[in-house]
Amino acid sequence: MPSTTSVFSAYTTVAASTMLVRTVINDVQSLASQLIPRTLQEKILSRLEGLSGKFSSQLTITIDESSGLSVNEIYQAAEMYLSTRITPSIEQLKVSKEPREKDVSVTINKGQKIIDTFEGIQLTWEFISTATQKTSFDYDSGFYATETAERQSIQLSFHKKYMEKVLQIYLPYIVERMKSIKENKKVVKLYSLGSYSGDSSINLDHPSTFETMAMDQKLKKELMDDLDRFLKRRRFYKRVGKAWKRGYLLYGPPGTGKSSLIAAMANYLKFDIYDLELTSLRSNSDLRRLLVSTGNRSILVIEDIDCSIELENRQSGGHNQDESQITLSGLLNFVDGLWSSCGDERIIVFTTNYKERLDPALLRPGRMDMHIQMSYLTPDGFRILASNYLNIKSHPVFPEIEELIKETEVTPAEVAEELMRSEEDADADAALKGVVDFLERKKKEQNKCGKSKVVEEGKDEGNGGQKMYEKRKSGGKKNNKKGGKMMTKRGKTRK
Ligand SMILES: Nc1ncnc2c1ncn2[C@@H]1O[C@H](COP(=O)(O)OP(=O)(O)OP(=O)(O)O)[C@@H](O)[C@H]1O
Ligand SMILES: [Mg+2]
Repeated sequence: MPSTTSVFSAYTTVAASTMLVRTVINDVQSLASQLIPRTLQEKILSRLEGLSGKFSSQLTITIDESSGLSVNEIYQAAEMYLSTRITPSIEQLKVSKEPREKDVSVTINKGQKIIDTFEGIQLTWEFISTATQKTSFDYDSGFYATETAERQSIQLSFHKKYMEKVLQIYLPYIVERMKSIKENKKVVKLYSLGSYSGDSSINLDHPSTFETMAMDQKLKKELMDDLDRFLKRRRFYKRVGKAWKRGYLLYGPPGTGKSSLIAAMANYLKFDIYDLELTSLRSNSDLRRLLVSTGNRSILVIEDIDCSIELENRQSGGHNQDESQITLSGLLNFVDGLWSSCGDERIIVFTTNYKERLDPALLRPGRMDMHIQMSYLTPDGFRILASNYLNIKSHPVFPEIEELIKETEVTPAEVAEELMRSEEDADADAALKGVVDFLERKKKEQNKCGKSKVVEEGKDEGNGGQKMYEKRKSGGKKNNKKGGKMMTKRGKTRK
């Protein structure tokens, strides 16, 4: 029986080429498995493996799933990148889906290889899974327990001469790709911030996008440009030492799409929404706790700001006016202060039905960067709704409807509801007939009350809606609110 050292030295002298060493490894493996204790076997094999590396032109990088306690970003990036590189030659895939994600994630199973080419370099990726033994102390039983864990890693092999290029260009490129894939996959979340709501969030399934918003086209474009500019100006804000934030005030009658516009903004930017319920808060410390818990790249929304402050004043009733009360200026100062000290990419949106009731502090130049007026439905707006709900761009009855819209105060929410009502039979003719009937009824009612529409066409920003609304505002804020509202202040979805 040959001794292990003689087997080893005999073979090393012969091992002149990689091919040969590979064969040798196999031979030794089978021979050794019969003759030599396991630990020794491993030592010999690893020496031989090292020897084979000397002759190989390939370099292999191992990317472990985690590095110490933290996750290895390159592993995540590689996993995500490779899921976009799946070819028909792959035989085993793994799929998973997190509850909050929109799509399933597909990854390659262990042992599978993917060949990628990058700037003329051929790269081979392989998923590896190794079982490792981990011993830990179990406090319940008082014993040490050994468990087997799977350690996941990915190996990347390529020609040695490309090492620098792979490390400095290819891998950073993959990390960048992961970031953009993540951005696309991101589900916008809606958090309700109030004293009775915890940290819970729901996915913002609000379908509203800029495309589906029936609003003045010029205003829409201005707002989108403003948001784009905001995103691009990170360096500028840093340089001038300004907090990177933007404030918008949305105002207009109920049902004109203020909340929908916030959802459209969130979907456009992929920012989460924090819906702050001011009236449920009792003190500034409540407010501080909530604001501090909000994340970056988010929109903080305070709906019906006029009502929140009104209610608070009523509750305080003259006494109890201590510093724990929330006041508008307190809120604004705090928001300003908080934003200056921490947080990036923050947007704040206030909404109101009554702009003229707002505290001048809020309207002060520089506080809200843009005032956006949402108005009653216009003929242009109607065409967007018809395209959203009926998927049609024109119809013989459009001119009649458009004439009626010019003469009637009607909100996008009301017409949207009419269009939805007839949706079941999916018959555009019937749906549009319903809209005509509705508009005629509405017009008649308004004529009876002496509220015929003052046509203010040609006004750039659709001011007509606001003017007319102000004439009848004594009717109470929510009295003319119609159904079809989708985002409530508690973040629930209702029709
Ligand atoms: N401008 C619009 N474009 C498209 N759809 C709209 C528009 N306005 C309203 N809608 C439809 O009507 C529903 C209710 O509108 P929304 O809740 O956005 O109005 P609002 O202005 O926020 O009202 P409120 O002042 O009562 O909060 C929306 O979910 C949407 O379906
Ligand atoms: Mg609203």
